Amino acid sequence: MLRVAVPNKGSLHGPTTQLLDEAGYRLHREHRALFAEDRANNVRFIFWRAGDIARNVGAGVLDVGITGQDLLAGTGTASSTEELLPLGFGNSEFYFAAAADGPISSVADLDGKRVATSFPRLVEQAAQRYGIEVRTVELDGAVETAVELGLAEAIADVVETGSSLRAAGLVTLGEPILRSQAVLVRGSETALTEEREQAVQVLLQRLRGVLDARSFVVMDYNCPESALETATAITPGKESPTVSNLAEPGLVAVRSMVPRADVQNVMDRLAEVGATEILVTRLEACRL
Ligand SMILES: Nc1ncnc2c1ncn2[C@@H]1O[C@H](COP(=O)(O)OP(=O)(O)OP(=O)(O)O)[C@@H](O)[C@H]1O
Ligand SMILES: O=P(O)(O)OC[C@H]1O[C@H](OP(=O)(O)OP(=O)(O)O)[C@H](O)[C@@H]1O
Ligand SMILES: [Mg+2]
Repeated sequence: MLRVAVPNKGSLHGPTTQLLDEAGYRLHREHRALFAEDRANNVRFIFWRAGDIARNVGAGVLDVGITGQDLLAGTGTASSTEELLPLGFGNSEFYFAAAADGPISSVADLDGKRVATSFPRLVEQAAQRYGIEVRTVELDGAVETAVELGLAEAIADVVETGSSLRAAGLVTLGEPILRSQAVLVRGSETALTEEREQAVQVLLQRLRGVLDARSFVVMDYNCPESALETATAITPGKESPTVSNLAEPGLVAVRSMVPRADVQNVMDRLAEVGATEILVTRLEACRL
């Protein structure tokens, strides 16, 4: 059975279980169970902390796992771990931050100061890049409290919406140290049995399918034959748009995949070139 590590709590837990569920895996977990078997798919899920997944997939303890890119960089295991697929959730940036009304207003001002963080390695690497020296104070969480408590003059932490920073009266300094999202990873040195290798490829195909279904829609429209070339240039699709004849002479029907984020813009442009009956359909699942 393929051993797949899934974050058991934290920001990555919910989106990971949702993704695997949509990909047809059964993660049924008895109360507080740390393992779940999906016999139909030949997969054994192991519920672990995202940081432990980052630390151990490269060592071959597990076959594949889902974790954060920042955790891979922060634990120094990025080189023994191969990123198979970015997953589009757990998006965050990692920043230096200090009191909004304090004396520190740039990264250069951090020289010689204490920086509280859960990722000392990332902070030390960033300090080296900036040519400054900082002393790291390690905290597992609630890092934003460190300045008010006098533990450190600044922090370096994960920022998503920025509300934790604002609530603590802190502002970011400089550019992000790192940008991160959740990824599917495997050990880069680990050879798997043929059966497990096949299960990895199935998992990868299924996850890609779910992500594609989330990021594309199907668009159908009618357009005059004379506008077909301009219209299909607006909706080139993933491979090629389908063009069908209609009962009405001089009119054709077009079907194409369109990135979900572009839908409104594409409809505006199609309408401008004379397209009518524009319909957008969500994808339940796909293999592109
Ligand atoms: N607020 C957030 N929004 C998006 N991603 C986040 C957020 N906080 C943490 N992450 C991402 O989640 C991963 C951290 O997962 P982990 O389970 O270790 O911690 P957590 O989500 O902060 O949970 P907890 O602090 O409860 O342990 C990292 O990749 C990090 O970038
Ligand atoms: O920019 P925001 O949207 O506010 O998100 C960022 C916050 O989310 C995470 O905290 P988490 O909830 O995991 O608590 P923790 O600090 O105890 O880890 C992270 O460590 C930040 O504190
Ligand atoms: Mg956290």
